[in-house]
Amino acid sequence: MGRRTYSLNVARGAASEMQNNLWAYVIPPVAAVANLILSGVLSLVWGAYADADTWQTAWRSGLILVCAAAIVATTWAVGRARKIELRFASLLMSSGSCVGLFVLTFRGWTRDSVMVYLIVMACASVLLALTKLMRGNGDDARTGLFGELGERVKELQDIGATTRPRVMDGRIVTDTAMVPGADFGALAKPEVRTAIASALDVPAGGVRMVANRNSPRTGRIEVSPVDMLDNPPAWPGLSAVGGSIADPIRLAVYQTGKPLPLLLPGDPAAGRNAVGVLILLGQSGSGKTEFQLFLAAEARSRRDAEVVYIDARKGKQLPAPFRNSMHLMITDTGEAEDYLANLIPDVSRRADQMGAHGHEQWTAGCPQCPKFKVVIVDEASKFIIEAEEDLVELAESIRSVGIFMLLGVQRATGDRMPTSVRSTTGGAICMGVKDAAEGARVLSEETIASGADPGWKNSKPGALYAEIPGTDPDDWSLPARTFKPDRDAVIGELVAYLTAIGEYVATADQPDTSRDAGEPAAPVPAGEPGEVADDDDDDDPECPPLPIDPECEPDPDPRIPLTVPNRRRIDLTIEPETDQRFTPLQIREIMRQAIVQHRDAGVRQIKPSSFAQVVEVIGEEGLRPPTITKILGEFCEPDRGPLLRKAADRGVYVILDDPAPQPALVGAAT
Ligand SMILES: Nc1ncnc2c1ncn2[C@@H]1O[C@H](COP(=O)(O)OP(=O)(O)OP(=O)(O)O)[C@@H](O)[C@H]1O
Repeated sequence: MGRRTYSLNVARGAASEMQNNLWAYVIPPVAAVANLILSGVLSLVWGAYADADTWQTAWRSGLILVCAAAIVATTWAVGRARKIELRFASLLMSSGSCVGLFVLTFRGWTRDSVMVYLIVMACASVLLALTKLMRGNGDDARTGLFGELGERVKELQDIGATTRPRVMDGRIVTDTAMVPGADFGALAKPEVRTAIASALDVPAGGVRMVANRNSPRTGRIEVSPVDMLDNPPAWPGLSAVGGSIADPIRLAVYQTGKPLPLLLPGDPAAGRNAVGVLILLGQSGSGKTEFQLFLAAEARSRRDAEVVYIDARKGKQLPAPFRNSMHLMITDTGEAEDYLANLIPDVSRRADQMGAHGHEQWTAGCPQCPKFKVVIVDEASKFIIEAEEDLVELAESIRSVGIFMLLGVQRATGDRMPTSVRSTTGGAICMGVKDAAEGARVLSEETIASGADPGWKNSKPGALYAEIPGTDPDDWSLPARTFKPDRDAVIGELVAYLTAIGEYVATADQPDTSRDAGEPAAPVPAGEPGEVADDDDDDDPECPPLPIDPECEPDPDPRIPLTVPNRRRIDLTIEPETDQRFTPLQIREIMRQAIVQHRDAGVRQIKPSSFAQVVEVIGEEGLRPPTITKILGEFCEPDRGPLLRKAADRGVYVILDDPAPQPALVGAAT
């Protein structure tokens, strides 16, 4: 069938060729005969029958040789625009004519020599005609690699060679070399990519020009026939529940269907830097919140990460189980500012802690390194402007101490994103913005030149370009899209995991939704609600269980309401204020003071019930029993300059004698 179609096409093309270019087939044989006649005339006047002396023969043959050489060279040169077969056939024809002219002129006509000449020229004429006819489309102009498209699009004419296309990750990839002197970058123009997309009938964003970084002449043309951006895949579940934060986080898929990995810590062995500060740019409705929520849930599901979510604008609108799952959820601007300011001393403390055991950067699996800290700041423009210097300092220093900070912004104009901040960030993700120029404020020049155009505005929420360590720079101009939003499933899976490990506490205003995910909630280990179950507690050689103080019995059931102990009250010098609301930071500071005062008063062990007076000051709404337990747990953490240590009995804490200087106070939301 294919062969038949081919021969029909050839016949149709040949007929059209003959109708349009009849002279092209008549001229070669006529010229061959004219050449024969010319050789006869020359042989009589100049050549074999002219009775010329040696000198005359020499200059005449020299002259004819020069003319012949000029004819052959001209034929080759003018054939440059023709297909190579036609060029060779014309060269054969003109060379045959010149040799025949020379031989017949100076050797004279014999029957054999004339016959040989006529046969050679007849063959050459037939070859020439066949070469033209076999082209089959009646057109002998040089069409180039891209055919008619190449004639319309100037830049395509400079393509010298392309390899056979191959399929890679759902893309069709062709290595391309320009003719010497031409620039591959010229192909990256939108009009060239659109012309190719139109010729191939694929989405306009599906054509990319990936320049070779080592040569301006070569690169890759990539065509994605199916645009995955139109149909983002369903969320496949948390990528590594209970794994390490060093495992890749799967948040999005490239247009080609390939997953886009997000690797937050660095890996010196792989030569990869930690991200440090990442800018997330996208206008309202571009899908930033969903991205941040997915990222926070992913990070929180890793055993060695501590997640802080700051959203002073609409954080309170986020689902309660999500807020309750975070290690620290900040929804108040002042508190967010305090937290960010406190992060700077936290950096040097973490550096000291890592340096003490010889680690130059945060190392996954190291029991002595603090947890990897993930800080997500939505609507960060305000903090960027007001705390520019702090942020620059953080961006320069947090990378190696195991802190990752995501700054979500809607605009990246100079007044909202100073160059000082932009130039210190470790990566950028650009979601839908007004146009490519806006995207160019966070994406690199090469990415934009290769065809990245994030001008989706909010028409394709979740679509993004990502320039992050650990991804192939050639993929930076490849669009990706986050999974279809499914908050219930994401939060449900996270809550189920946290419940299973005893780190999720459903409070009255934040009901336990772990069952919403369709899975039965795992049993919460017995103990204080909200207390992090730490199976290693009793095995830690540096923290052996302490003898039980018979005078200090643990609460029989820690969930029963707090009772005021029958002992002398410690004056906290804080007057109860009826309607004052305390921020989590203030609450922690008050509790710290209370512990210090207990210690000064000679008290060695405390329990949640020891804070009854603090509860009176703050109010039961602000300081429920699970919150007290959580805060006491924070004061025990070794990376926070511990103030307390858990005693062998649950719910009992030993006050340490000589606590380290007070670190940045971070912890759970109230
Ligand atoms: N990958 C995606 N596919 C389809 N819809 C998405 C995707 N990501 C987000 N959306 C939807 O887009 C809408 C806007 O998302 P989102 O609220 O995250 O945007 P935003 O950039 O945070 O906007 P704003 O700054 O106004 O809050 C939501 O309805 C969300 O469900």
